[in-house]
Amino acid sequence: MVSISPIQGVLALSTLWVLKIFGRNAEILWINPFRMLAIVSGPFFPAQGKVGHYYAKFSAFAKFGTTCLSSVVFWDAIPTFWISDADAIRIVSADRQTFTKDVEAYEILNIYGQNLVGTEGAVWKRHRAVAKSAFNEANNAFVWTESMRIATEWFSDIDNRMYGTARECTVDLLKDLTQLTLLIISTTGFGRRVSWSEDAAAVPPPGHKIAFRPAVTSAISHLIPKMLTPDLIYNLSDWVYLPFISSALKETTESFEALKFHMLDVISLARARVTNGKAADMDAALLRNLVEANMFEEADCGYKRLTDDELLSNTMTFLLAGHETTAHTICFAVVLLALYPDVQRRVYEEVSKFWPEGAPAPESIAALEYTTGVFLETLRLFPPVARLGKLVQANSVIPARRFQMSPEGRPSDVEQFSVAIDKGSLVIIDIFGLHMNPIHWGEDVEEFRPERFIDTKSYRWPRDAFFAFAGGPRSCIGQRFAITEGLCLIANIVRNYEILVPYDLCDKGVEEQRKILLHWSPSITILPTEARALFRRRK
Ligand code: HEM
Repeated sequence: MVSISPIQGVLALSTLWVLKIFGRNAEILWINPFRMLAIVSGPFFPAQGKVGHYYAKFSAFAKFGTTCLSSVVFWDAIPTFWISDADAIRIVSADRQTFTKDVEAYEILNIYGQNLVGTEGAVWKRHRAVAKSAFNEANNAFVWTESMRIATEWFSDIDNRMYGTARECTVDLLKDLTQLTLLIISTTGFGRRVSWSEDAAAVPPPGHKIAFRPAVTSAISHLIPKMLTPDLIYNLSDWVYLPFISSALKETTESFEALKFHMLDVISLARARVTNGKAADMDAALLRNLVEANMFEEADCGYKRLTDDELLSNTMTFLLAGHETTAHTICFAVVLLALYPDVQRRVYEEVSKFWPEGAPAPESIAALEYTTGVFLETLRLFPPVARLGKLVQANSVIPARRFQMSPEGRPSDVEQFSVAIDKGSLVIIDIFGLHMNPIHWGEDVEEFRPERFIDTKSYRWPRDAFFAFAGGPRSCIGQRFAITEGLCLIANIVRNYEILVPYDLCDKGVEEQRKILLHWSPSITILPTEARALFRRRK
């Protein structure tokens, strides 16, 4: 339960006052903008026009004419700096000692134990070292072939849903793509090779009450309630019936238990293979690495060891991190292709040129330059992870830019300056702010323009201004995995279907269609709420 101490309130106000007299534009934030509570309240708080507003993109930076804004968290009186400057973000993400991950915000992921995402320092280094070698070129090729296989099975399901002579149907993208990406990570990461139809049938295997996919989706949907409910209430509900609450808590506990039993099955199969000397037969390199790090003695694997809890926790974390982000990105990408037919035509031309027929080889990915631009541009406009919090461990200085903004959104008089940041502060890497920063991306920053990710003789796209996969030592370990999977699915979809705006939205203007179909809300990652499209079979 949150209670606000008057002393901390006075501290916050005085911090704010100090920030103001030093000329920084400052506002009070009532809750830590990076902790879970902020995600829950994201759609409503901070309000529009305030620093930290979830949908603000670059507008607060534009309003104050600087790429570094400051605020103060009322509770704890933490000075908080919001940055949307590529140079500052590069420095903050590269210096792992000075700017450490705000791990308290990730506690929710530590349900079964510590893991790669929710740790810092030496513990994080150990987890990363265990997983790292699994994300290699051979694994990318495996992701490619499995994505091909599963997409083909999905297409035959879509074809069965089609009606009319035009052979078309509206696809609920979030539902289907979540199932698809979950199948891909569970096969390639954990060796659970099931077909689309087997998975869709959702029949629990012997010894289980809930099938694997419903167990995962149910656990994800209960993550936030689990985080918000204090242990005391859980314990109390074991003894006393609490109307409404007891049944919801029971459901939450059951979904996490169900997922745990599925992952324990996966682990025990892998352990048996390692024991029988058949580890090399396992094509799921990630699971093999995790299990070996758990089974081998320290003498055999050095410091790269995992406890039982850490092993279980990492399987759950990779399962989550490895499918939600990619599913949401592909949802946005497919909707954008429906909304921008010219872009879709160029993707189709590129894909048809490089894959005239048959199943393309994983190396084809390099040839899909424009399709890659579509995927990255989607991530620029809809970064699944919108902000990252770093705690400042030593007094430091970061660069920022001042500028004038014209009413048309054109920055001018750009001038660099330095911002002193004290130990104990919080730095928020504002990924939306960075991706919408016209100093880095140009005036047409709001436009969907995949070619901005294609280098030419006179243009090199600004790598440091793209942070969808984070950067530095803590960048996304699954970046190549996600790009391989995303390109494979987008290219395959466009090759087989024409993607259109659903019929019920055809009488609306383009702006209205975009507003509806691209709507999202803050959740564990940015969640597309209305993503659907009409798929029409190509002749
Ligand atoms: C479009 C897809 C994806 C996006 C946009 C994305 C984005 C990110 C971002 C921004 C981070 C940094 C998070 C932080 O520091 O709190 C991250 C970390 C991570 N991602 Fe991804 N990710 C994607 C796909 C994947 C996939 C497919 C996997 C695994 C198969 C994965 C596994 C991880 C893991 C384990 C970390 C933690 C790495 C560490 O702290 O060392 N991600 N991802």
